[in-house]
Amino acid sequence: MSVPVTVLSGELGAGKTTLLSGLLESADRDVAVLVNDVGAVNVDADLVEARTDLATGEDVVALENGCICCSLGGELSRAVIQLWKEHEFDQLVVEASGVSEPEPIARQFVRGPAGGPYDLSGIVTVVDGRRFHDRFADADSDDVPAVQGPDDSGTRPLADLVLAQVEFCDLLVVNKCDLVSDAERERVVAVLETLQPRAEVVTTEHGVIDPAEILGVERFDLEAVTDAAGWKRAIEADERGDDHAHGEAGHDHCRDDNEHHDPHEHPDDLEDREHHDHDHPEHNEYNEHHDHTEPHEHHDHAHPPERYGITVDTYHRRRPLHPERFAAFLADLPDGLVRAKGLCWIAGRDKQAITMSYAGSETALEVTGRWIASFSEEHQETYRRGQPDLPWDEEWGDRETRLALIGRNVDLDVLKARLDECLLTDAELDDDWLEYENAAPTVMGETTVISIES
Ligand SMILES: Nc1nc2c(ncn2[C@@H]2O[C@H](COP(=O)(O)OP(=O)(O)OP(=O)(O)O)[C@@H](O)[C@H]2O)c(=O)[nH]1
Repeated sequence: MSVPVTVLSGELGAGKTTLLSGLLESADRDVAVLVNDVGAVNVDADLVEARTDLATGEDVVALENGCICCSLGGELSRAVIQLWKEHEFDQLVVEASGVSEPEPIARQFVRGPAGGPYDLSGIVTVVDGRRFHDRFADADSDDVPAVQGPDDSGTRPLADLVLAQVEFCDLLVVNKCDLVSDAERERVVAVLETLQPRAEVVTTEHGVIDPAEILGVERFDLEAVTDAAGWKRAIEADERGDDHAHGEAGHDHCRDDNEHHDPHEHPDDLEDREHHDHDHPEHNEYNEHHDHTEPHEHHDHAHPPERYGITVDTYHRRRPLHPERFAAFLADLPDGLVRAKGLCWIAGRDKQAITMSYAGSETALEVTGRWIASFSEEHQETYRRGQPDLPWDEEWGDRETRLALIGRNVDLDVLKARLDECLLTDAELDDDWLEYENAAPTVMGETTVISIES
């Protein structure tokens, strides 16, 4: 029988190790632990190991070579398979480093070799309630704390990673609730429920939680969790609303690493959607098909009733954004914007489908694919046959800007009006806008980060 696995994710210092230590002491089964820390010293491993010496039967394995994401294909699988061969235990917990994406770890257990002996039962993300409140739930504060710690991608804003951890999980544990007031805690929960409507949310102090809450999570579903993010649901609802009855979030804007991509020369590029690269964690969103055979649980949540001033909206235009005006807009986003994410069509980047992702105080612009409309007609047909639901404009094809906006105490209509001012004017559309210079990235995976100017 497969051994159930729980992945514990969460930003640096959120309280993962504290929670895990308590869990090991009180669990009624033998729990093996795989700990991964970035850096030479596996502090957490030392701590957990010390604790587990006191308990019985638990094994701790520490990955020495940095981030799990970076050693996915090899070390993680090898370590957990070896663990399984050499020890007997009832459950595995993988504590991811604070700068890991949970998604590649999950995929390793679902589609990688570790999927043989193991069965991924759930992903638990621990949130530092105090920091999360000040960073994402407090639209009235000028003092937005930065996210601490190294970034394993080298370019990706850490706040974006923190929200990616929130958006890809089954259970959210809001820890450090001793450091927030009741009202602050409620706001944090409301924002989290908007960012991730699918996950259950529990609140803790010092990581004290009934082990059954963590180890008993048995609802992992790769497809459901991949589609769980509030921003993605909002975009999906928007697509269904305006273009067609059965739209999907995440159409194929073909992945392409060079300018001469040919779908016939690379027939497996559609399979490539399964590939994951931790530096470019979101590319699958626009490259995976979802058959949606399960009952949809998301639609009611795309536009939740306004609670604590939290609002969700979408912005959809089929007109390119002016690169300079758009960059200036991104450098001047309001405090109350919690999350903004989606695809952008930027003048001067005619081929590149660019994902914008805003969290904290920074926006990452990343090339995540190529507009199908930028291929030859023959190849366009090939791609479009594969996705008959793809929204398509007679003039512009699949080129569009479609963003989800999640804010607190912020007027999203004003924000959308400001975005409209970033669009090319009619006069500019008559101009040579294909050649507009800009700072947006050009090649697959390349990221440009724009920070809010204080
Ligand atoms: N006040 C307070 N402090 C906490 C709580 N939970 C954990 N801490 C403290 O927060 C610090 C970080 O906790 P850890 O459990 O090491 O956090 P972590 O997520 O494992 O951190 P990394 O290993 O750096 O990713 C420690 O000093 C803990 O004692 C809590 O609920 N309230």
